[in-house]
Amino acid sequence: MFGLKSHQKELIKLSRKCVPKLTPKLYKGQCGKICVVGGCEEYTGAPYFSAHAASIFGSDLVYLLCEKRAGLPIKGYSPNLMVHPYLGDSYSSTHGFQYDFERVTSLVQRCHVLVVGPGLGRDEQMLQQVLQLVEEAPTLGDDHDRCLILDADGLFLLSSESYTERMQKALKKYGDDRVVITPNCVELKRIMTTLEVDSVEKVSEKLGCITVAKGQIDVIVNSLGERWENDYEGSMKRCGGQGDTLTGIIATMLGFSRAVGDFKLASLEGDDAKPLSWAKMAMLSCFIGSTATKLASKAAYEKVGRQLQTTDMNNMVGEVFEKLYPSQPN
Ligand SMILES: NC(=O)C1=CN([C@@H]2O[C@H](COP(=O)(O)OP(=O)(O)OC[C@H]3O[C@@H](n4cnc5c(N)ncnc54)[C@H](OP(=O)(O)O)[C@@H]3O)[C@@H](O)[C@H]2O)[C@@H](O)CC1
Ligand SMILES: Nc1ncnc2c1ncn2[C@@H]1O[C@H](COP(=O)(O)OP(=O)(O)OP(=O)(O)O)[C@@H](O)[C@H]1O
Repeated sequence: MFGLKSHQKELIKLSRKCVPKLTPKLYKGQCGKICVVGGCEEYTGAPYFSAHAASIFGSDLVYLLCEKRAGLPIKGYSPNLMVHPYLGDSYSSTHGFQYDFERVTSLVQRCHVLVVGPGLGRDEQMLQQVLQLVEEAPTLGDDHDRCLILDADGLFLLSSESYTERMQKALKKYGDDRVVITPNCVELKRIMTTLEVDSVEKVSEKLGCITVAKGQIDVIVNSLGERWENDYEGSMKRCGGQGDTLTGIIATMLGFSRAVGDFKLASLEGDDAKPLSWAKMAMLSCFIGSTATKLASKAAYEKVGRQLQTTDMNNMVGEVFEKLYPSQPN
């Protein structure tokens, strides 16, 4: 399949234990409720790419929590997403916008997985609101195993001297390997400098998280130092937004893993399959996110060549899912 190596095929096979089986008994939301937190006046594409990829990789419900002025453009991209423009920046708050944290928390407490950062921007007020959300999310409602993915400006909160102490403390409130960070090579360097560590392993250990260090080879390391490398080739076109596709797919896979591991739905392997530990499911979720993103990039490049944009890649994400996990007959 797609020129994948045998160890990659083995991991894909194992990851079937993370994917819930579709049955007539399921109701909406059981196969993943995701909330993407990001989007400001300048960047509306990034959160859309993440939320859209999460949707078409198979999550049931995908919410998008963004700055007020980003709401309308993003709603215009897709009627499938539920766009909540409840965040405010310094511009909107001086132009009549009233920030209401309760509206934000009532949305977030319904969600199994959060993606924080794509297109958030660096406005001080937006960052403060999101930092408070990251701090409170693990204790909202009855769900104390909520997962968090940090990318882009969410990682800036981690590497910036002004916010890092509060962020590091906040991440400790999440369960082991319930937090995933997805830095590109520049973001990784900034994080290592701030944390005063010299390896991906030490970043993951210090934060109790999984780090997906992106590049030609994606390096995936969990809090115990287990390290997987994904050298599947993907495509060579480096348009902006591919990292957003990645966070969307990882979010769906973590949501699926929670459906099977935390909420005990049957997986594609059936009811009697021996369950996997959360640590293994979380690593597999990241590996599948990395593989599916690279596969979508490769498939889109083969179709459209150098004009490839993230929209082309996202258009392949549903097809990639079907190739990885062929559908049961209906
Ligand atoms: N369509 C949209 O709405 C999109 C919106 N997006 C959103 O934009 C926001 C800012 O994100 P960001 O990544 O541009 O910011 P930041 O981390 O400051 O990097 C800036 C500089 O770092 C460098 N650099 C980066 N990667 C590198 C690498 N691999 N290897 C080497 N160097 C590398 C490079 O520096 P240069 O080469 O230009 O000197 C680059 O210019 C954020 O909210 C994000 O979500 C994106 O998701 C795209 C799609
Ligand atoms: N040199 C490369 N060759 C092949 N794939 C790559 C290469 N660099 C990055 N990728 C892939 O592209 C995806 C996004 O990584 P990238 O480093 O572009 O993130 P990013 O800069 O955060 O993206 P974004 O533009 O969304 O902010 C990852 O899945 C990664 O595997």
